[in-house]
Amino acid sequence: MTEGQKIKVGVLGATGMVGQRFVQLLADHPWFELTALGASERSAGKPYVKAAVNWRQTSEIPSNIGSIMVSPCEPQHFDGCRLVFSGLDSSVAGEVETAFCKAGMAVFSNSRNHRYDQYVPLVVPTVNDDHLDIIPAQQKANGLTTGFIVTNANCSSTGLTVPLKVLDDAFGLEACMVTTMQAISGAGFPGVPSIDIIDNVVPYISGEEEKLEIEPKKILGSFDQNGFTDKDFKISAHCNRVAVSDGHLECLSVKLKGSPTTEEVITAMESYTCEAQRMGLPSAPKQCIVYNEKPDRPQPRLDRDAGKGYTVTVGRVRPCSLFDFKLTILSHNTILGAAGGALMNAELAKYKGLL
Ligand SMILES: NC(=O)C1=CN([C@@H]2O[C@H](COP(=O)(O)OP(=O)(O)OC[C@H]3O[C@@H](n4cnc5c(N)ncnc54)[C@H](OP(=O)(O)O)[C@@H]3O)[C@@H](O)[C@H]2O)C=CC1
Ligand SMILES: N[C@@H](CC(=O)OP(=O)(O)O)C(=O)O
Repeated sequence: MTEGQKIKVGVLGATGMVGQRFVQLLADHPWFELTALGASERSAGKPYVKAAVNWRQTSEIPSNIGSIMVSPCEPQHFDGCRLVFSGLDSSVAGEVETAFCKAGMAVFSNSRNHRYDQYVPLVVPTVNDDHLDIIPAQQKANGLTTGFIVTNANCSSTGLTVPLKVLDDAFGLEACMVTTMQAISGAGFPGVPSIDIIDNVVPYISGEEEKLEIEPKKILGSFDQNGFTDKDFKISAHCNRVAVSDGHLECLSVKLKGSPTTEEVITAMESYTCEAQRMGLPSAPKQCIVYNEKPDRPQPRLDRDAGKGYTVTVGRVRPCSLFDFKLTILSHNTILGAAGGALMNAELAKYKGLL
């Protein structure tokens, strides 16, 4: 696809932690051309390089993006965009995303606001791309022909559902107990005060445990033309904030319907593939899951960039004396768990002819 043929896209909430990741990932994308940026009135009217004062990525602001003027998040400022990615604060995301959808644009959102809407798919791109097939029913219900909304999951739910999908497909999932250790980038900027997080662990993230106990059931569930039906299994979550910059670590105990050996569980993880890989989409990782057999892995600093942030690292699969197996997983919260997940969802939508 040449520059002139690329699909024009915008980013809402472009100055935030997730928005910055969008900018970074879209700067040189083979299918999408970033042409419009939106944020609050604090940022609107400034070139991105001046508005993104809290740029916290390890690479510089891409030179082709820095001069784009930031606009208010209103559809008329995104003329020519076929789709927008949203990293908006949830206090405004719901209404703003609806307005862009009604204006005929496809919206790929990170925010929680529309995740549980009847016809809105909650998609982890390496798990349930088939849920995008509900989009025609969503458009019909809303009387729209081009506009639609796709959400991606909470960052901890995202990492969690990749191995849960493997376990459910191969052995049948009955129950999961999960304890998370979540990076500070998940709290946005400036996020958790340094005096709270240095030399400390905070055993509470508002609303997080509820999301982890709801979202995987929709993601692993089924759908028809009337909406989604949750997967029936039990899940219980403890969520903690830890002094890590990026990468959510999660310790799981799982109860299965079948009785596999440890080796069979590991083999199922290593051999799992998804549609995005089979279709060779630009952001698809070589492996959805990497199994690290070292006894002290995965670790956030060493494993978060696996597959450029799109691969989940699994380790420490072993028997559990309460449930069947214990394991530890690590995923990148602002790549697979946020901006990268939404980007791969848009690639899937394009591949499926929805854009
Ligand atoms: N961080 C993560 O790992 C994940 C985050 N999410 C979700 O993604 C969303 C963004 O998160 P994050 O980037 O961390 O948040 P930030 O607080 O870092 O960024 C929020 C963005 O929203 C914009 N904004 C705030 N108020 C308004 C307004 N009234 N009108 C227009 N724009 C506004 C801000 O613009 P300005 O700079 O001008 O104020 C900024 O661009 C949230 O809904 C979050 O829950 C989802 C999964 C993971
Ligand atoms: N609360 C998540 C990030 C987030 O914003 O989640 P959600 O998109 O579900 O609101 C974290 O801490 O690390």
